Amino acid sequence: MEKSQQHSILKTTNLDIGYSTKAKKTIIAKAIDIEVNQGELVAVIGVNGVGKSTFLRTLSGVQDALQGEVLVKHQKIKQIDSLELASLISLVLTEQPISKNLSVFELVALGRQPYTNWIGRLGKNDLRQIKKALQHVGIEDLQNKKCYELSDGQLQKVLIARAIAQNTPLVILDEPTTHLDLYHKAYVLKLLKKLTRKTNKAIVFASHEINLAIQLCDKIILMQPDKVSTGSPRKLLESGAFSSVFPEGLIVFDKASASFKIKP
Ligand SMILES: Nc1ncnc2c1ncn2[C@@H]1O[C@H](COP(=O)(O)OP(=O)(O)OP(=O)(O)O)[C@@H](O)[C@H]1O
Repeated sequence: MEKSQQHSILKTTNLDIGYSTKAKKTIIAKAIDIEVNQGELVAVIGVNGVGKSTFLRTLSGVQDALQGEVLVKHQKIKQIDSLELASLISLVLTEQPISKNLSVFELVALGRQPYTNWIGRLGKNDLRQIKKALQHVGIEDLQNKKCYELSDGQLQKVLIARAIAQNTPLVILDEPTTHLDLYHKAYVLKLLKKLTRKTNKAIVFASHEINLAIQLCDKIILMQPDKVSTGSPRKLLESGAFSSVFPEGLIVFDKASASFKIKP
């Protein structure tokens, strides 16, 4: 077995994503081939409406592919039952409805749902995993607070802790840094990076923080209306892929600093 095959957590082959009804099929992106390995931090970037959320929903099995395959640990996602899938992928979506009346501990404990018995009683191992998740994310001191008492940044950390408590090899997050200030955006993305290193999980997240993603990620999946490119930030930089992310005129990619700048 090749090295990359051994550690592959997520792979797509010739994947088309989009929406289909009886009347019509709308393809959002075509022929996507990506591979994510254990321990990698991967950003999905691209302009508004290009299809990042559609892609993440397809990767996590929430939405069916129009064509092609999503493979999780070499298994076709369509053939994995929902309970097993919940032990492979944890998903944090934007604007997810959550009960803010729950305490932080209770919300993080929901990550253990795939493993608890039918009355949802937490066993010793569940409690250990919850404690570990709170520690990893650095929010032990918040555990007795109600979620309505938290700032957006704190709530974001709690949702990440819930995903960690689910203890899956793959975590998928849709825009984990929305509503955060620059410091907290950097903090959350660095936290994700640290988690990949400490836990060897693969973390895939959609983001508009391109400059931060270039600095922090192992891999970037760059979605553009006519193609999806993937590779290390260095590889995409060298191929000039970033120069056509935005419409011409307002923002330019500065190769020297590897970041986007407003055109003078
Ligand atoms: N349920 C749906 N049915 C049909 N089309 C949809 C549906 N949801 C989204 N779309 C369309 O799919 C396209 C991609 O949307 P998506 O939300 O995946 O983009 P995005 O890159 O995540 O955008 P943003 O950065 O603004 O969050 C858009 O044209 C959108 O209008």
